[in-house]
Amino acid sequence: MKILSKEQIYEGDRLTAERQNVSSTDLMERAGTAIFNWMHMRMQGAQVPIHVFCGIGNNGGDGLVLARHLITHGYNVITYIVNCGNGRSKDFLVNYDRIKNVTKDWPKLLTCKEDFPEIHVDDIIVDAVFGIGLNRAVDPWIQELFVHFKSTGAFTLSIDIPSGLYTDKPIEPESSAVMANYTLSFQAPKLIFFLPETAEHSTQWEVLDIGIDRDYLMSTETEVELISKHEVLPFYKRRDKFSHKGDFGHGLIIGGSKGKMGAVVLATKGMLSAGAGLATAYIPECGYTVLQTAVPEAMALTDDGDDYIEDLEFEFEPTAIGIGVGLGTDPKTITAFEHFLKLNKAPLVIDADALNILSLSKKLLKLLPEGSILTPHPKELERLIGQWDNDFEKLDKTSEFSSKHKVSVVIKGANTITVHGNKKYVNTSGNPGMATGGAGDVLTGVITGLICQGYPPIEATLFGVYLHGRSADLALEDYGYQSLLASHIADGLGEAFIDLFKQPEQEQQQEPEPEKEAQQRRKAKRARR
Ligand SMILES: NC(=O)C1=CN([C@@H]2O[C@H](COP(=O)(O)OP(=O)(O)OC[C@H]3O[C@@H](n4cnc5c(N)ncnc54)[C@H](OP(=O)(O)O)[C@@H]3O)[C@@H](O)[C@H]2O)[C@@H](O)CC1
Ligand SMILES: Nc1ncnc2c1ncn2[C@@H]1O[C@H](COP(=O)(O)OP(=O)(O)O)[C@@H](O)[C@H]1O
Ligand SMILES: [K+]
Repeated sequence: MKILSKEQIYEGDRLTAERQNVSSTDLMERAGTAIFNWMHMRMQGAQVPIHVFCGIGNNGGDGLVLARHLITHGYNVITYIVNCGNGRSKDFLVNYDRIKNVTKDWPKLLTCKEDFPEIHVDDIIVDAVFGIGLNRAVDPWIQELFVHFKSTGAFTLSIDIPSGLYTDKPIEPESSAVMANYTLSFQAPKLIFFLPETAEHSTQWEVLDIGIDRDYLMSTETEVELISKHEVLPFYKRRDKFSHKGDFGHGLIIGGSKGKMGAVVLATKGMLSAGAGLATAYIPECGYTVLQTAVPEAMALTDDGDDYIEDLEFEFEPTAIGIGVGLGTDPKTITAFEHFLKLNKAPLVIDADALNILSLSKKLLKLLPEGSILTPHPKELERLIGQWDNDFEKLDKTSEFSSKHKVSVVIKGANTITVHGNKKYVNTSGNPGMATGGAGDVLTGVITGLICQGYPPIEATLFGVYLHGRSADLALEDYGYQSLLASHIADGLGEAFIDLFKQPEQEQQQEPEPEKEAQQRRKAKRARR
């Protein structure tokens, strides 16, 4: 799904009005009505007091449309105008007149703290104060209003975006914005729903379709895209009946040091579970027995170093290499890594200590093959690109780094974001159960395994990040957040592949046979447990 910028949203609105021959007032009517329908379906006429707070721009106009429909359907509505300035938008004024035609209780004007209404914890607050048009710091008394919303504990529904947040920059320090329980956003989600600093303002959100011109939405290139099943499914490569292991590449995981051999085990399992034809792990001598025992499907090559890698030489050409997990940063390992980079021709997935070595010795970045995938968690990213003041600066700096070094950067976290030059892909799968040691090692293996099978590196990355998170989501059913382990993510990857082809309930008969069979086997397995 595309995440449109503020400018693209305004352009979409303008073009829709033009192409569908409707006015901006009609579009506002659609927007307010869509919110009303959403609420009406859930509330079914319940007489809970609904406090609708409207600003004086078009977001406020949406609030007035909603309030009008709620009133005419017999709901218990109190409407307020948050008087945040003098200029009212044209469509706000149209709807201000319209609401006066359906009720004698005209909207109450709020101009200062003393005007704030009492709100009971069981009431509902609708926040239509500011939308995407916020253009300067919010006045202190309006900030206090937002704090008041929160202090009441009432369910807060934000229209389009929680008021006080910008779409494309951080809120001012010490400023406050609405903490919405639910946000109903028009046409496309906003990037801020996914960024660590702002996501808590809109933990739950939904997109409402207000009929923006389809051609415009299809043809518009956006900087940000949301990646879910719909986006990754087209990447999936089917297996030919006569295929053999040689068709799916020979992947190599390089890493491990004394006490950190599990990282290589996890990455190697991840690589095999993602479908690599053959897997080899290159490890220091002390890891030999561990590797051969823990992953019998993989081959092991040992370095001359006993406890950590010292030489990093091998005599075959891997299809793809995942490097860095559990590697350590001993000076001999660093020298071996540099030597390896000078000779290497294979596509690389670079993680953990390999990233730390690159941060220590930035000149090595020049040796990375074009299209390499770097998978830092935030701390590793900071070592690579330096500190940032806010999430937007973090993304800008990562984009700059990605373009400069011609690599893709996977910023791991709750909403993993893959940065590929100016493009940013926000992953939607995954859960806090993944905040457990080794989860990232599995991801390194999964992406490497997909590249082995011929997926172009950026597709392998988006697909891999999605499958990895999805596997963890499916594993929650058995393990819950606390007991989910990284190995469960590797073991559950098959379920994530199968899940790609699950249809909504009524269409299950159209499922491809192998996937359906596997599902039945799963069900039987569960029943046996
Ligand atoms: N476009 C469309 O056709 C559709 C748009 N839709 C809806 O419109 C919303 C965007 O509407 P919008 O552009 O009018 O901006 P909005 O968010 O209401 O705020 C701007 C107002 O607030 C003011 N203001 C800003 N900052 C301020 C501050 N810090 N402190 C005080 N005042 C401040 C600013 O004042 P000014 O800068 O003019 O002084 C202006 O009056 C969008 O989110 C969606 O809900 C839907 O109806 C679908 C169709
Ligand atoms: N709260 C969370 N929600 C979703 N995914 C998460 C969360 N926390 C961590 N993850 C995912 O788990 C993995 C953790 O990777 P990383 O920090 O490198 O762990 P490790 O170094 O132990 O392998 C990443 O893929 C990250 O996106
Ligand atoms: K709002």
